[in-house]
Amino acid sequence: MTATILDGNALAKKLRADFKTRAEALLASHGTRPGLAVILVGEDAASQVYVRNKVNACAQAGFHSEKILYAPDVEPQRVFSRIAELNADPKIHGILVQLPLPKHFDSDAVLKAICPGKDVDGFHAENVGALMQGHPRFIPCTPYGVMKFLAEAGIDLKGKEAVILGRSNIVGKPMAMLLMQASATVTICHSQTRDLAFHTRRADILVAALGKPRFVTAGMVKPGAVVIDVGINRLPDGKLCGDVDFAAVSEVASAITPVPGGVGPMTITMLLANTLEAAEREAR
Ligand SMILES: Nc1nc(=O)c2c([nH]1)NC[C@@H]1CN(c3ccc(C(=O)N[C@@H](CCC(=O)O)C(=O)O)cc3)C=[N+]21
Repeated sequence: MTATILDGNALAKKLRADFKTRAEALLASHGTRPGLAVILVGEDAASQVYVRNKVNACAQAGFHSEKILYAPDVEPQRVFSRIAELNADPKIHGILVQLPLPKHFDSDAVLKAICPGKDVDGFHAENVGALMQGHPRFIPCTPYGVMKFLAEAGIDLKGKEAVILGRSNIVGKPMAMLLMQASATVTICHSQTRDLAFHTRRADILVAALGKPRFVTAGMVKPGAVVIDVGINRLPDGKLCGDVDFAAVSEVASAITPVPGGVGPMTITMLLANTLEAAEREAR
């Protein structure tokens, strides 16, 4: 079997064209342009690339955006007071603080400082709670992008075995909630899971979000499974690769996302979706 490749760039392009139309309509009807502020602390090269991609995506969709950069040793108080200004700024509908933050920051405290109505990452404790209670206000962008992929591919989740590798707050945990709400039977595996392959081989839907290059091999995948690769790993030669051994697993799976060009572009797309949604809510 050779798997269908789920093309994140193509789906992202289609959705972003729709967002651009909606943004133009909002501007015409209410004079509001969706606005995103992205805060980056430190000089990590990969983070700088992601932040630039987010700002460029905003420009292409006709959104306003602001990039706010701080040195790695910045006094946290300066970041908190900037967040307070952005919370009150009518041009800004979404605020994103790029993670991870330097060690002298309390990340939970920073995320909680963002007004929940502008928390387009969906990381504020209040929004995490709303997601768990089944009435999400902002769905975290990466799991949201995965759900869009599955919907676009016409994959029915009801009663399916979904296995997630990784239990992070930004991917694994919210991914589990969304798949459960879509009536899949969900298993979360992590670094202490015994006999990982036992679990992964049962999966109809396998989501890899553990951050280990090419960790998922063909022998760990049930023939015909749908494999979603959330990993973004940079190899010593500078190339990107996912958590899945793409070449081998695509011979076993029925559908698979590539890296690059899979979940990554969809993460940024759903950030635009949440920012647009925030702006539309305010106009209502
Ligand atoms: N508060 C916060 N929100 C985030 O959403 C967030 C974050 N912090 N910290 C870091 C991770 C990582 N992340 C990515 C987004 C897009 C690509 C992406 O577009 N990747 C391209 C390749 C880009 C490249 O060439 O490096 C692709 O997969 O095709 C990757 C990674 C968002 N994150």
